[in-house]
Amino acid sequence: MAKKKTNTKSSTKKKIKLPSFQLSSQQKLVLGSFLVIFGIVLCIAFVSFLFTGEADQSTLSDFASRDVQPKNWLSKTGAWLSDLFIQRGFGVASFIFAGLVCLSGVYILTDSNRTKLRKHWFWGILIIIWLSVFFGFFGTKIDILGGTVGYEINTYLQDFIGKIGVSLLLLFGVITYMAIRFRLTFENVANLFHSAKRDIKDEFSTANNELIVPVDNNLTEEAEAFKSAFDIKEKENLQKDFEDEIDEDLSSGGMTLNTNITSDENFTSNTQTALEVNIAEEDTDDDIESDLAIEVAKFAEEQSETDNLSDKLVEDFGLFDPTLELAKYQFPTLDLLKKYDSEGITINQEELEENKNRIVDTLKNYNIGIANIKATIGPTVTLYEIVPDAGIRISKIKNLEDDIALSLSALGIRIIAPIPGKGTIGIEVPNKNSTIVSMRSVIASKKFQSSDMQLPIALGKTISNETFVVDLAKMPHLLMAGATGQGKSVGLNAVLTSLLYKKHPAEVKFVLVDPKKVELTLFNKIERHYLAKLPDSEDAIITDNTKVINTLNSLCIEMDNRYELLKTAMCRNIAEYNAKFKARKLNPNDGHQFLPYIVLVVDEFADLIMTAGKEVETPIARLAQLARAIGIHLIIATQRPSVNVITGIIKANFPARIAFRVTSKIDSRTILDGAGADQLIGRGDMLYTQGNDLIRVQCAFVDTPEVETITDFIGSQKAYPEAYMLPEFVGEESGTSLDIDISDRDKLFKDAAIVIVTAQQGSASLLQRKLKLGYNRAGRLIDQLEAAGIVGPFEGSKARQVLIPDLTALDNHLENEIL
Ligand SMILES: Nc1ncnc2c1ncn2[C@@H]1O[C@H](COP(=O)(O)OP(=O)(O)OP(=O)(O)O)[C@@H](O)[C@H]1O
Repeated sequence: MAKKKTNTKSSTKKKIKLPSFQLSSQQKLVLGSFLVIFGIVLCIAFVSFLFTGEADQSTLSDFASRDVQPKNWLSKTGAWLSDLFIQRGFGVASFIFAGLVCLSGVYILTDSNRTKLRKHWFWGILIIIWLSVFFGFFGTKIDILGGTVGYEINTYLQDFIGKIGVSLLLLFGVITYMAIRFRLTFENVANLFHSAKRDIKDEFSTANNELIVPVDNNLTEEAEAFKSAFDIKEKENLQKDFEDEIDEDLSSGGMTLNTNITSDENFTSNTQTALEVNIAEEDTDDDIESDLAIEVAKFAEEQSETDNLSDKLVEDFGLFDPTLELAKYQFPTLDLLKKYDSEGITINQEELEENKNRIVDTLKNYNIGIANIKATIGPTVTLYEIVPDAGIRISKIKNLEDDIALSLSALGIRIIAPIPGKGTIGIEVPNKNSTIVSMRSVIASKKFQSSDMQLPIALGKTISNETFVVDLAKMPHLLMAGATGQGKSVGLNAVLTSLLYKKHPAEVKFVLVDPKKVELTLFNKIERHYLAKLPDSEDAIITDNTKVINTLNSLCIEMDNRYELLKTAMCRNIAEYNAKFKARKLNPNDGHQFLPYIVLVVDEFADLIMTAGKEVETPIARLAQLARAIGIHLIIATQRPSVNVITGIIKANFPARIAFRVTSKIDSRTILDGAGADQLIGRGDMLYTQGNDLIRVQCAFVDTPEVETITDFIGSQKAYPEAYMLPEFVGEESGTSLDIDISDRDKLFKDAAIVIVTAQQGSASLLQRKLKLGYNRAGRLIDQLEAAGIVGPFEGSKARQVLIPDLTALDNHLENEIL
């Protein structure tokens, strides 16, 4: 069934398939050498044509006749081919064609990158055409320089844009080519001119120096002493002049150019030596300047070396596409989601009037006058915003919550006094006929579809009927709580569905913990697309509490590994890291890889805390504190919002919270740090907070059959070979199968035994240090030592007891074991 569905989907979105040629090594050798030889043949024929072409013209018509012998070095075929390419084709530019054929052969032989070859062909053909037109521009008849194509294009173009137009067009062609191929910019050209100018200047000054040097060399010692004394004096004078000038200028309040010039002139006309020295000094300055310029240029080049490499890689292969492995993956379509009859808000004018009158009357009974009242109708609740008369205390209205509820004879009345940022008081009154907010409507909304959030979640609709979309990556973890039957599971499904509609399997992975064993089982079908699991574990959805501890610890290892990667890549968060990886700036050989977001969903968190306590709380708190930057996000749901479940540590690390209806104000306080959740009406009515305001949202409804169709749709498509593997974690207490086979023992078993017995301390970390092992291997060794009766069982935080007192006893023990 599922398969049929996919087929219908894929038939609607048929893509044009490009044939992909996969050649065997032999085929490559044959084809490659054929192309190389054919290229050489063309080249020989073309060269020969330059000398024999004219003479061979007459023989071309008698191709079949054996009496006629052309002069071309490759006889008839050579004459025909070169006539076809040069005379009737593109003129001498056809040599490039021969080169391209040859090059193709080399590429196939060496199995080099085809993208590059395609690029050579593309540019090669453009150059052939350009050259042919260029040569044709100068010819008055068809000749071998431009060939027929060059001549014809020229005459055609000249009829429309004239000779000047064609020459400008050719010039434009060159500029475009240079700009695209060699990344020529206006600045490059300007720099080129500048450096040329500097070169000329340098040459000029070197020539001057050469003139000066002999004079300097011929100076007698006396003259030299005189010269340097003079120089110093001149310099001092110059310095003094300059300082005087500055003083003068400062005192006169402005610098006069004339004075400057005069002093310069005076200085110049003083002596010839001064001039020489000056020139020499200038030269040195120039040298320094040019040296500096060169250094700066070098520095810039060095800096951009990796960039250049990655740019080149991107140019050759394009940006890295993480979705490539499942390139044909199709996102679930909207029609998999149901439309509901009771969708769409219908305004009941009577109900509105009635409620309004009751609110006004009740408040009047308590002497509260209303200046203004306005209603906003939401899917399940209507918000009446009132502006009380001046001088009324807000707390007075707030205290009337129960009285208003009584007079309206309605549950779930909530008073927001005042509405933040509005200056009004809000009274939320549930609608008599609530409407369902379908998942379909929120997924289809423009807000969700066009959102560029990292992990967008369409939670439902607000009271003003706006689709409420939040970014899980920004939250960065979510706590969901509410009494049983109030819509938590639906809420979790809405979150997961949103991500399935927006994120490719390569971009996000879920770790699902479901102690109830029934809520999330449907997601088993998408295990190889979207789920992450521990190596060796059978089910991707974790239902066993002990496995949860391992998974959480494994996620902590994944977090540490990711931080390490981010550190080496010098990125601050996963988005930057992935962007860098996509731009091919990170080398996969250094362990870098595209990192998918990981969303850990824990349903029934209370159950976990009750059974595993600190062992769960600690890794959860660690993840919650640190994992945001590396793309691990937590969603925990609980139906028991008591303080021993939602502890201080958990609360501190989960600023984003969703409260469904709870039974008591205390529970509401535990979740939201305030009342409100106890006044909700249930069935997906919820309050959302991200640390500040409370937003009332009607959760989108997605039914189990809908989730099933979506998971069927995804599950029937091509998947990865296995689920995303989390790092292995071996807990101290786990895997102690005491019947470990002697032959299966680690090579370092004996060494480990010696270390443990010598130190009389049975801990894995000791082995890690002494034998330089990873945690997992050390853990396995400890298990084997336990199985061999060398260390005792796991004793919580204490090190295991060592059962063998010394090395001699150990030897005896091991010998007996073999016997
Ligand atoms: N957003 C919603 N819109 C309309 N109805 C809803 C919505 N959410 C939940 N409901 C109704 O409430 C019922 C219970 O919801 P759900 O199973 O999600 O509750 P729960 O809090 O997960 O309960 P439990 O803790 O027992 O699993 C649903 O079967 C559905 O009829």
